[in-house]
Amino acid sequence: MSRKKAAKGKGSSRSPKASPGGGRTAKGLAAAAAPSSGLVYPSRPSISNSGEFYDIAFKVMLVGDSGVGKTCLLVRFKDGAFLAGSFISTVGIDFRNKVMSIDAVKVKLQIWDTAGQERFRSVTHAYYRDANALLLLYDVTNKASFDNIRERAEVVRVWDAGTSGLAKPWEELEGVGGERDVLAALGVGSAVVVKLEAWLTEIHEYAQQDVVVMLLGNKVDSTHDRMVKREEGEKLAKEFGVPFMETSSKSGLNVDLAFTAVAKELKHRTMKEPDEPKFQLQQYVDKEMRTAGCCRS
Ligand SMILES: Nc1nc2c(ncn2[C@@H]2O[C@H](COP(=O)(O)OP(=O)(O)OP(=O)(O)O)[C@@H](O)[C@H]2O)c(=O)[nH]1
Repeated sequence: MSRKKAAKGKGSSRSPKASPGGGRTAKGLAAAAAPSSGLVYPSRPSISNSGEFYDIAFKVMLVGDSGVGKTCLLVRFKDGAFLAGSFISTVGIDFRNKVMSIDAVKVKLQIWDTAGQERFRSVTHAYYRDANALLLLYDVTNKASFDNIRERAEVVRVWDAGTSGLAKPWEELEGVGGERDVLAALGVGSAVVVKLEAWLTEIHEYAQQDVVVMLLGNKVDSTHDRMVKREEGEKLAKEFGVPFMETSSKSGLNVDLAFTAVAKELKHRTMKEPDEPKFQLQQYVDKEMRTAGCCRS
């Protein structure tokens, strides 16, 4: 990732993003087999690629619109750095590992960074079923990225279809991954209206029923550009019964906490003693944020 990211300043602002797992292309990724199993339970400590021992491992996926900050969140968590400069969009999907110590247990998180662009949705669908947790991001400075989270929300785009139906084949329509991703297409006068799936719809459709989902409102450092209030994020999360917090990959606010909370939830689910109370993720997050004042990094 670092090599391509370093080229960000020089390159085009919308060129494909580097792949931390080895610079694979979208084509290669689309052809690659989806992960075979979400959970790894070694009977004794295993060793990760980076040489670190771990006891249990989980798969976590970062999802949300293009540009909400998924890659930056992962880089902040993994390397403690912020990828400033022009925006390079992720191509396909890739992952990075991090081993954390949770209540004296070594937990490996394999974190999958997905592409937010519509044209890669069909690539990422195959990975949902093996995810143990999903961090669903929106950008607090981008209202559309928040609206696209919601079930039954519709992204509607209109193109001039000319006089003879579609102006271009589906695959060439900007931002659309082909006919498979299109829920409805209606000819309306000289225009075509396309409705795409919202993120929560995708999650319900492709992920396991017991997947841990956490909603994150990212870029809270951009206070002047904020378009989505904290209360709106909280309300949406409550409505769908998922935990919520606001983060900043730029300042680091709550980034470690988000991954730690998810790791704790997954570890508790896997290793809970029969008489041990259920781990309350939202309560844990709220308590940690209160303890740290407003600004935990
Ligand atoms: N101010 C601010 N900018 C951020 C933050 N996180 C990411 N950005 C910027 O937002 C842009 C997009 O960030 P990415 O992490 O590449 O977005 P992404 O969600 O991975 O995008 P796709 O790969 O297209 O899905 C970049 O220019 C980042 O520098 C943040 O917390 N605060």
